[in-house]
Amino acid sequence: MQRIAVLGAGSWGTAFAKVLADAGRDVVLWARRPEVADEITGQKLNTGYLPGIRLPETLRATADPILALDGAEAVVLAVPSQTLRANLASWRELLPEGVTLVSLAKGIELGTGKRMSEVVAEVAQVPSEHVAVVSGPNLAREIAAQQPTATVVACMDHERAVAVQRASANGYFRPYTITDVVGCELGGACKNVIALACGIAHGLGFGDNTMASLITRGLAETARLGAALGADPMTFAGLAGLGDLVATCASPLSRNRSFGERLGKGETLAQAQEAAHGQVAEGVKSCSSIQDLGAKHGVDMPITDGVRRVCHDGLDPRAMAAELLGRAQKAERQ
Ligand SMILES: NC(=O)C1=CN([C@@H]2O[C@H](COP(=O)(O)OP(=O)(O)OC[C@H]3O[C@@H](n4cnc5c(N)ncnc54)[C@H](O)[C@@H]3O)[C@@H](O)[C@H]2O)C=CC1
Ligand SMILES: O=C(CO)COP(=O)(O)O
Repeated sequence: MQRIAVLGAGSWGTAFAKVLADAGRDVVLWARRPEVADEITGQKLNTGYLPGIRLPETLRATADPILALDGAEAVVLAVPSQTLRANLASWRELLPEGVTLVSLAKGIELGTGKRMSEVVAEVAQVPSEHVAVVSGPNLAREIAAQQPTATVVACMDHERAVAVQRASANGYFRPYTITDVVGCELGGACKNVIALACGIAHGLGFGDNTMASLITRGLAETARLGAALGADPMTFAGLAGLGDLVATCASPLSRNRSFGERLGKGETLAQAQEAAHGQVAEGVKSCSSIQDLGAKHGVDMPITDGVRRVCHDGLDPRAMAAELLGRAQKAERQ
């Protein structure tokens, strides 16, 4: 796996393209806007998404998907969850035969309740075994600054997971493999919602006990959903579960946490959206699709429900806190 296309030149697409290029791969990055592609190829910068980061000399970018996909042995999908279906549909005819499709997106599709690998297999019309997922504590800016991190490459076909692992491993990026795609994707999608809750709590002025309680009970409701959908429970103790949850809930670099903080301080959804400058905070939409998925499978997800109501039903963040604490008392493992 030498020639790789990365489709999406936002923060994570650009940082992951850098990871692959630093690992010695021949990478072409697709950017929606030609001026972003020109800046990456010409100046080795993507100032809109990764200010101050110098990109590898070998990294090329284009706004033409035909050029990005030509000869690719793996195709990395780095666009937001809710646009992935439409983006991929426009690229489907260009995908090389038998290629491994790698999803970086952390969300659940609105309306269908599908995980991103399900959307990818459906739209690209390929077997699930051709779709891999990369998930873990991977804040793009830290990785772009070459700070050490680990991640998980999930694929039902172990050989394909190993190929992506080998293609991306470098001196600051350590990928592990796993076959539990369901658990990895749920971990990645649900932690964004829990990070919104932690941000809301921080915005309300609450400290570390509240954060730790939300992280732990957030993991409990994620694991309950995972059990209902057939995930391996141990995945939630790993990098794509607890690892990503802790990084996202604790970091001021997280868009989801920052978005929640604004809501907790009393900003409206529209104000918080404006402050995000077009960058995606996936949990804002996925709180609804995850809540629906939980309801469909009879899974109680009180934190997710609270976040959804603060984001979309105008629930006062203080009332969310009061409601969570006022729930019926129960045993921890119930
Ligand atoms: N930024 C991070 O630290 C990490 C992000 N992720 C996930 O990776 C996925 C992509 O995230 P980022 O690159 O951070 O997002 P971003 O908001 O920084 O960039 C999104 C990219 O998708 C492109 N795009 C293509 N079609 C689009 C459309 N129709 N609407 C909006 N944007 C469109 C945008 O032009 C932009 O280049 C998300 O699911 C995110 O949760 C996962 C791990 C780390
Ligand atoms: O997924 C991430 C870290 O692993 C990035 O989180 P945010 O999208 O909240 O910035």
